[in-house]
Amino acid sequence: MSSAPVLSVRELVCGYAGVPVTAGVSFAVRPGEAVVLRGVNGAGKSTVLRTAVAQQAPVSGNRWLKGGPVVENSLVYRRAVSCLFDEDAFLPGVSVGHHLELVLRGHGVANAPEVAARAVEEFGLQDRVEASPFALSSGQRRRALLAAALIRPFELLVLDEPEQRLDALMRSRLADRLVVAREAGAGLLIATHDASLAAAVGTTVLTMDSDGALPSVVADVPWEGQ
Ligand SMILES: Nc1ncnc2c1ncn2[C@@H]1O[C@H](COP(=O)(O)OP(=O)(O)OP(=O)(O)O)[C@@H](O)[C@H]1O
Repeated sequence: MSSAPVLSVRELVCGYAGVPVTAGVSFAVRPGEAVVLRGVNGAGKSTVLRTAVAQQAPVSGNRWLKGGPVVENSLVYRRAVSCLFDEDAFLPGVSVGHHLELVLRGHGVANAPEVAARAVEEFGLQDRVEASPFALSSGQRRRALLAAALIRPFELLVLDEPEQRLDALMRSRLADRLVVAREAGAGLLIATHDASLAAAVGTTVLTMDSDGALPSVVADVPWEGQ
């Protein structure tokens, strides 16, 4: 029997100020699965991701985190969900290395300095560890954000176009790292334009398709997230 989803959405209509930009979207992300959303610019991938994890209100429909409601500031959410969207999220006045350490300490990870140092190396930031994130190149900043999202504990990892601004080597390392996270039992929900990343990481690849109406995807979804 397959395990219960960590996240599921059913007939989720996503939009802005009550105006839909998608039709009803349904899918489930189970532990050890990577659901990849694909689709043309403007198809609604980012909107679906944000709505699924309660960073934006749905026009209608349902979403469940570990079988319960998705409440962004709840303890269960903060413990389970690691997200990276297309935005910078750094504390002002904190170096790259300390930012990673603080993320780890905030999530109760033992040996934060050692774990942060390993991530700095893995994400190729050794030369910039003492720098302010705001003094990095855009690709380096993206590496630091990905490192922060990946080193903290999570049951669900949500990434919006994680390949953005990364060079070829880093894209390949990222794909490897995502496979490791998936194989360790996390659920992954990723929007991407990178076909290689989708093929390497995805266990389910869904394409937002309009068919003349608003774009949507409908995949196997258990009722009430169970
Ligand atoms: N803040 C907003 N207010 C109103 N409409 C928006 C807003 N943000 C996005 N949209 C619209 O919602 C639709 C879906 O946008 P979204 O960013 O989700 O698409 P996407 O598939 O992620 O695109 P891309 O591949 O370009 O990142 C688009 O038509 C877009 O113009």
